[in-house]
Amino acid sequence: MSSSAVLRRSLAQVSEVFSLSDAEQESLATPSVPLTQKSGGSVSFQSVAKVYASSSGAVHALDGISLDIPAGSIFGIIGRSGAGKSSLLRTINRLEKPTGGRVVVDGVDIGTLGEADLVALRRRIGMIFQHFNLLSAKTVFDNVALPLKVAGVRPAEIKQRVTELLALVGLQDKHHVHPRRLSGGQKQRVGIARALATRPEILLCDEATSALDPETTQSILQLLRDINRRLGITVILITHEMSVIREIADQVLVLEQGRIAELGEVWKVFGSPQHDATKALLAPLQHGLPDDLQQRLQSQPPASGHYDVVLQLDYNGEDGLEPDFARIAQALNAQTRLVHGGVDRIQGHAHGRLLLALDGAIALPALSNLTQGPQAIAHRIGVLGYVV
Ligand SMILES: Nc1ncnc2c1ncn2[C@@H]1O[C@H](COP(=O)(O)OP(=O)(O)OP(=O)(O)O)[C@@H](O)[C@H]1O
Repeated sequence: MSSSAVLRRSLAQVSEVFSLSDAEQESLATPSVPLTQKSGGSVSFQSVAKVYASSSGAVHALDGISLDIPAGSIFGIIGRSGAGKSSLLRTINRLEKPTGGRVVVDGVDIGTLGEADLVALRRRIGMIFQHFNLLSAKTVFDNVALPLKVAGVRPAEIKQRVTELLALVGLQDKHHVHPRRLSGGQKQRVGIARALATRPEILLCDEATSALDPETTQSILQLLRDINRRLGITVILITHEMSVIREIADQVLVLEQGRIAELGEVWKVFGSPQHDATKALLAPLQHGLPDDLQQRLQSQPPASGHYDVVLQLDYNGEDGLEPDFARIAQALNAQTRLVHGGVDRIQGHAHGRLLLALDGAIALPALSNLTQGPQAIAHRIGVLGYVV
C-alpha cells in the first residue's frame, strides 16, 4: 500500500472518533502540492439553494442566496441555529452540493468541476473546525505535516514548511507534543497551521472559536486577522456571536431561515440593523438600561421638587460623528453626567449609546435640531425619562 493510501486509511479510522464525514476527510487529506503562491480567493453565490430530504419532509436550508465575497476580505456569516450557516459555508468547498444555483470560486462554477478539478479546488481552500478535528495519536508536527505527506512533498520541504507554520501560529516549541497536552486555543492554532499547509487562498472557519473561552477567542481572532493581512487569504467564518463579527469581519451576512436577512459592511449593519434577526443578535452587545435606573425612571417629570432628566444619545457610525462631551454640554446648555453607556469603534466608526443625566430645571433645546448638520451631537437623541 502506498504511503498516501496508508495515511488515508488512518484518516478514515480517526474520522470515526472525530465524526468526520467522507467529505471532511477529503478536505483534510487533499494533496497540496505544488506549494504555489495564491492568486485569488473570491467567491460568488448565485441563487444558491439547498434542500435536504428528511424523514419529516423536505428541509429548505438555503433559498436564493446571491452575493459576492471579495478576494482578501474577512466575511462573517451569522444567524440563529438552523439558519443555514454551515450549509452555505460547506458549498464553497463542495462538502455540500447545492440543489439549485451556482457557487463560483475565482470565476469558475465549481458545479461543473470533475473529480480531479474538485481535488485541485480543495487544495486552495483550507478549513478549520469548532472541535479542531486533530489526530490525537499524532504529534503537532505530524498533524500539520499530514496534508503535505499525503501530497508526497519531500521530507526536508515538509520540515521547513511545518516549522514555518508552527512559528506563524506561535507553537514553535510544541512540535513533538500530542494534542491532548494542548489547551483549546493551542489545538485551534494547530488546526489553523494544518489548514494553511497547502497555502490556500480561502480559509473557511466553521465556528472556530465557539469552544473557546473569551480570552482565547480574542487571541485566535487576532491570529486569523494577522493571517488575512499578512498572507492576503480570504477568511470566511460562521458564528453565533456578533462580537466575533465585530472583532474581525469586513462584511457580514445575517442568515434567517435560509435567506439573506441582511448583508453589508459590518459597521453599517451594526449601526442601522434593519431586520429583526439582526436586532436580536445585536441585543446582547447593546448597553441596555441597568435595573436600578429602570426602577427609578419615571415617564413624566414630578409635579414638584428637584429631578434629573435622562437623555439617550445613540451613535451609528455615520459621518464620523462621535461623542464629544464639550460639544454636548454646550449644545444642551447644561452640565451632564454620564450615568451609563459605552462606545465601540468598528472599522473606524464610533457606535454606541450614552445615557446622560442633567438637571430637570434647565430647559432643553429642540432635540431634533441636535441630530442633523453641523449642530449634530448624536445620530439619535431622546428623553428616556425622569429620575427624582
Ligand atoms: N444532512 C441534513 N439532512 C437534513 N436536514 C439537514 C441536514 N443538514 C442540515 N439540515 C437542516 O438544514 C437547516 C440548516 O442547517 P445548518 O446546519 O446549515 O444551519 P446552521 O445555521 O449552521 O445551524 P447551527 O448554528 O445550529 O449549526 C436546519 O434546519 C438543519 O436541521
